[in-house]
Amino acid sequence: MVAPLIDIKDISFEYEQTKALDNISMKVEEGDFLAILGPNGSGKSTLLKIMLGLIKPSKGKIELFGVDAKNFKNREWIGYVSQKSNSFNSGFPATVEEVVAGGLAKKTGLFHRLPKSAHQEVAEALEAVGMQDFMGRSVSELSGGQQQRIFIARALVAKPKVLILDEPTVGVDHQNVQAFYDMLASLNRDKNITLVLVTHDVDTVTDRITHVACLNQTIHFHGFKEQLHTMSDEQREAWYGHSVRKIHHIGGSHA
Ligand SMILES: Nc1ncnc2c1ncn2[C@@H]1O[C@H](COP(=O)(O)OP(=O)(O)OP(=O)(O)O)[C@@H](O)[C@H]1O
Repeated sequence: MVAPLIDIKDISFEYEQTKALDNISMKVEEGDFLAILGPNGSGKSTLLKIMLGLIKPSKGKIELFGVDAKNFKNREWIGYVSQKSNSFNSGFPATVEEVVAGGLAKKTGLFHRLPKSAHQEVAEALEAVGMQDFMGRSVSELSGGQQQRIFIARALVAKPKVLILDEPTVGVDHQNVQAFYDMLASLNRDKNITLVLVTHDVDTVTDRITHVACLNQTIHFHGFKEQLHTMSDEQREAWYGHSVRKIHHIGGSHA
């Protein structure tokens, strides 16, 4: 049997004063498109940072591709687009090609000359996010949504098997959010990239994802999105901290 790509086992995490995660267990399998949902301060970003090895849990264990995270060497298999990527310094005079090629630095080292093949790899990554016509443009001239696609291309150019995104549609206007999620769904379906994202776009994202995790310090639900309706109103309210009956429609049978 293939090991889960991410296997989180009984993890807890506290910041100095605040308990952020309490006994979380969950697995991300190859091919999943998982949305992590939860109210502000529920520990979503903290959980992503633990998956990425940026912070260490105070209790519990994480395995990546079947290997204890402490011994995991293939960090380039896990791409990350942070919440702050798109608060890009608009005065910074970099071209789209330069920014995306920056994603190859993990492989080539920061000060090594990029190989000739880099141009082709950048072109392919841009094509995957529908930005192939923007190669020579200055990133500062692009819209928030376009910049976000460039940062996804920057992660993709390193050929990750899993892509982790923290609120990727911040800065993407309402009209373009659907197209943005369609692009992510095509990365998942056509390029076989496993996706984990944190989002507040419950209504838009649920058509595209395969799995949902409802987090508020603990996991209140994790499974196929179609099963989400099996959560009782009590569980749902415990998860969100207030009545959220309107999201009943997630999961098909309540549509
Ligand atoms: N660096 C930090 N130092 C201390 N406490 C922190 C730190 N980062 C987060 N916290 C606290 O930990 C808890 C979880 O925060 P986290 O950022 O993981 O939540 P979140 O679900 O991502 O929130 P949001 O939806 O608002 O982005 C919150 O109570 C937050 O105040």
